[in-house]
Amino acid sequence: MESTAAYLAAARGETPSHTPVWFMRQAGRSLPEYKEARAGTTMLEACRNPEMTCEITMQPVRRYDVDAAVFFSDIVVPLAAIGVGIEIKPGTGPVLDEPFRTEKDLDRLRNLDPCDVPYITEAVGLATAELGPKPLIGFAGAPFTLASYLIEGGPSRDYVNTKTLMRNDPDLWDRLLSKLAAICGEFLRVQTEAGASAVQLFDSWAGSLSEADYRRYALPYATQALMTVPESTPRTYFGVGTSHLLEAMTDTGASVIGVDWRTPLDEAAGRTKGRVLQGNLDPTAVFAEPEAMLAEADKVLAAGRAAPGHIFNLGHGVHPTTNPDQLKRLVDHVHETTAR
Ligand SMILES: Cc1c2[nH]c(c1CCC(=O)O)Cc1[nH]c(c(CCC(=O)O)c1C)Cc1[nH]c(c(CCC(=O)O)c1C)Cc1[nH]c(c(C)c1CCC(=O)O)C2
Repeated sequence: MESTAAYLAAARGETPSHTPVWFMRQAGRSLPEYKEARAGTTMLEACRNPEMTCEITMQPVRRYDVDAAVFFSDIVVPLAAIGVGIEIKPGTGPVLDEPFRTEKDLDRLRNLDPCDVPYITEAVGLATAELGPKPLIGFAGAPFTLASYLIEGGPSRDYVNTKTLMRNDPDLWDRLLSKLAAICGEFLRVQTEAGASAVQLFDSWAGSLSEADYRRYALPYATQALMTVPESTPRTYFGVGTSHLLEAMTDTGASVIGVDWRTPLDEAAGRTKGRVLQGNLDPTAVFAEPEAMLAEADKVLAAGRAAPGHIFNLGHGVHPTTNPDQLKRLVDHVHETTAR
């Protein structure tokens, strides 16, 4: 299958048969078949059910013919698996029973063992068998982004508690983030061992840090997590609002840098030391008329040519009210206009 090689070829900086395309948060959210599959099941229950996980992972591949599947799970699944009291509230996101704030809270984290997540190994196996040669992207939340949920106790606007802890007690911060890096690295490793052919590390909220703070408080731990995965496996590193961090993010050793919609890819290419780029259509562009949306996509494709490789994606996750027909149009358009 031609489209199969495309994602991995592009991620490795080789010449793909066409520009590969997939969407962050393509599994779940806007698809009616997802809502049907999930009915009556909580998010964490769905993540622990291998058959359901495999089905939801496959749904966008069937509907859109994207060049890669992304594993259906959540960034907090490994934390729940080691006993952190956490729930995923619909429309809100992860919420903790009790936020992390003190030294004593370190005891609530232990290393992740593959035995803690047998359902992940099983679901990855099921999905890769069904996908055949089409790649499966495994993922994890990066230590800073995970820490922000643990310390705030849920989603946050300004990360006041997180940033206060990191400045008041750098030693506790280092111990907490080191533990998270090990957990997140192991979560990635479990997925690649089970058959995922690439990984993406989501540092969604790292953009809230200045470059100096990012380099000190987030980068070392993201690097540690990414280094758990062998260099032969494409490793994408993504964050939102990270225009000012692109150079620093490259220092993690990631092979692909995910760029949000605020920074044109040709500009990003000049700041990412020859890395392959992923992105970056504004997720709201899919709400425009097809012609206007495709014109925006063409701008992304043109700017992407400045990078050594380009994987087409949105600049952040699929919005929950997205019309799936628009995503299908985008995939077809990218495939048709970039075929070599
Ligand atoms: C920050 C973050 C989270 N989770 C994730 C991130 C990083 C990506 C990003 O920046 O958007 C990553 C994630 N979450 C989910 C995936 C699955 C694969 C995919 O389709 O990309 C991935 C890659 C499923 C999910 N994760 C979640 C859902 C929705 C739950 C539901 O349908 O009930 C899905 C399909 C819940 C969740 N979990 C989280 C949030 C913010 C939410 C959304 C809350 C909501 O809008 O309902 C934490």
